[in-house]
Amino acid sequence: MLFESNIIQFHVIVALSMELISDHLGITQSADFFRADNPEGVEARNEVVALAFEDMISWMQEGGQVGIFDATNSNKKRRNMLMKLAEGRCKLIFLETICNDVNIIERNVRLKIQQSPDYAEEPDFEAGLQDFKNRLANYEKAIEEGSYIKMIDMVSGHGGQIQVNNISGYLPGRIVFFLVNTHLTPRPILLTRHGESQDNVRGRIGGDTALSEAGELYRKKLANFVGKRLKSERAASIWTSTLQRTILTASPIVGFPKIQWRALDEINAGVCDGMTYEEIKKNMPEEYESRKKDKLRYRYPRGESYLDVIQRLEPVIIELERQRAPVVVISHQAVLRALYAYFADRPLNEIPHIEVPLHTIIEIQMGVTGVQEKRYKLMD
Ligand SMILES: O=P(O)(O)OC[C@H]1O[C@@](CO)(OP(=O)(O)O)[C@@H](O)[C@@H]1O
Repeated sequence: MLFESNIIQFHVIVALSMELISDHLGITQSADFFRADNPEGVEARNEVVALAFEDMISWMQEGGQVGIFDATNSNKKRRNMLMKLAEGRCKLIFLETICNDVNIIERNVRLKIQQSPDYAEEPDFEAGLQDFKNRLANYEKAIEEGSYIKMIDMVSGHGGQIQVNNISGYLPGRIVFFLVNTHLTPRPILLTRHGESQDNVRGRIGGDTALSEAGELYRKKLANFVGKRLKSERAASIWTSTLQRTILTASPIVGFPKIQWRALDEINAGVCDGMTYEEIKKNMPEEYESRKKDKLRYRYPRGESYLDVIQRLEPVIIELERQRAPVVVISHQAVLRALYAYFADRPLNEIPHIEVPLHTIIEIQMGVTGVQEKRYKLMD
């Protein structure tokens, strides 16, 4: 996953999902459907591939920059077909993940049967398991030409290998950098704002005040929650901004290292820092209106915009992706909106309006089958 931002846009198209195929072609699938020697299956799959590819291209024509065409694409014919479809329209990089660890494959296949919509209708777990294993056996060895990135045994967390062929340019380079740092080890990320601050009580934005009475109570409840939730975790860490309201909120949490990030500081409100929204409306009506019109792009005079915040969060996101142990991030409203949007895959325009209330923990569970979310409201 990457941010859908002004620099990089990201789009996921699940080309060979059972749902999409069934919707378009009205066929029920099994492992046979995926066999290379089943002409009906091959034809139906190619039809869906072309449809999904065209969908991605039309999105790119509207300004999208990076699309993920998610399918196995593991044989010569399919790759040639994709290269033809892409010719003169977009640059193709084949990304292949190879896993030789039978235990990981077994674990992931079991999770897939439990959680994937492909098997939602399959009442017999063992039958689903066999079907998926047959499906895997039908994937052929991919060709080695053109631009490709191969990630070999990188999921297990014990080294692995990355092979890069014919990759050049800024964006492809960033993609390699991102992939080197990412993995699928299941772990939670807990996001929370600091406890209520004295400025929150007065309705003043920015600043660096200590906690209110309610904020003091929240930090105790949070420490209690984290202590219980991460009881069996040895390597978790607590990340805060450099502002005292987050550092104070983290202080009662014991047993885990604490790391301060300037990149987690709240949006810089520039000349408006310390003012209430009412004061801005009254004294700087033009600024107030411009922000209201386009909160995402509006930049406070001598301060930041949401787009600026999103940009400065890139190293935090890469580090979060890299971690194998749980992380508790204690930060601020604007920053958490952006972080949450990244994990929850929310569109750019929605970011400044996402609800991130005080005294609430958002738990993001990272794992093999994507991201799951839970919210815990510890206080009103
Ligand atoms: O973008 P908006 O909705 O103004 O929200 C950001 C604001 O939230 C506040 C609170 O009003 O953040 P926080 O208390 O989480 O540090 C302000 O400091 C900050 O300017």
